[in-house]
Amino acid sequence: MTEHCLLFRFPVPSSTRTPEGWAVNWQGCAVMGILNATPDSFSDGGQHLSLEAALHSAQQMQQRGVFMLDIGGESTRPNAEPVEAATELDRILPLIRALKGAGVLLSVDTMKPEVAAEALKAGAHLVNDVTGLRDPAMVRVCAEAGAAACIMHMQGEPRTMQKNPVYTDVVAEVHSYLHSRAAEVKAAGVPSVLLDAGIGFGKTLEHNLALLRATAELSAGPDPVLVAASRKRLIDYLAGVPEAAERDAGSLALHLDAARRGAAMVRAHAAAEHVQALRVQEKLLKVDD
Ligand SMILES: Nc1nc2ncc(COP(=O)(O)OP(=O)(O)O)nc2c(=O)[nH]1
Repeated sequence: MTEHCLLFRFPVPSSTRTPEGWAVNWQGCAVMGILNATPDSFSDGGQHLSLEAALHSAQQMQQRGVFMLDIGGESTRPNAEPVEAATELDRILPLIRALKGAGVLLSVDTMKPEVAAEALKAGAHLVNDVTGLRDPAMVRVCAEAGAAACIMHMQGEPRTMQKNPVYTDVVAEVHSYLHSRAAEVKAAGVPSVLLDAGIGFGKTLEHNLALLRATAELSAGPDPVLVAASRKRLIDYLAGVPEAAERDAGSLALHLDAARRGAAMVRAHAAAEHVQALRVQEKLLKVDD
């Protein structure tokens, strides 16, 4: 089973100290549990707006073996209402502070450097920026804090990205972008990165399928790969499930396949179910080895 590693420059739960920094190592495919503290996320908006509800979900996910919790205060779906930094911070800081020291890795899902900076100060460990750290200020925030980052590919902006996404060779273009961004941000001092092809972010169904089928190719590189297809529209196109909240089985199918292709982590709403299914699959594959 493949060993994966993320490096941080500050102490993180379940980490070992190496000359390069605090290393978090894991085998197989880990689960990043989604915790959206938003009123309008495309599939679970409003479910975690109260601190009590969010902490209850976080505790359940942690007890069931989730590796990292991804905390977001602004929806990234197409045509989502933009959120002021202050509002985003009001939504996520109480949750991050309450979970700090709880023994689970915390990522902050934000496009704003000022939000990332405050979230890292409050106890987050990794910045998950769907714009791929496009803003140089975000690179500086991660480097200065010694935080790892998730670099995601997005063509265009959330408002316009699904209008008419076009590529010459989507796999080659997305992989080339991810590898070059990873090299650039690490050269700027970010200790470690996760790579994410950005399923649903400026992609057609065919683009998404080609990228998912190319997970092994991306995973063969030096950086761990995150696959995040949970409840996304391609599941409706593939299996006819118009309601986003009813797409967890299809999400699991896509993520189990991604794990078999070498994904280091998957980002999921039904996180506990994903932990269970991945553990079963890993044991099954071990017998096949
Ligand atoms: N790295 C990464 N982060 C992401 N954050 C949000 C969403 C959208 O999903 P969700 O958080 O459920 O919805 P919303 O953005 O509406 O809150 N997708 C990704 C993704 O594909 N990759």
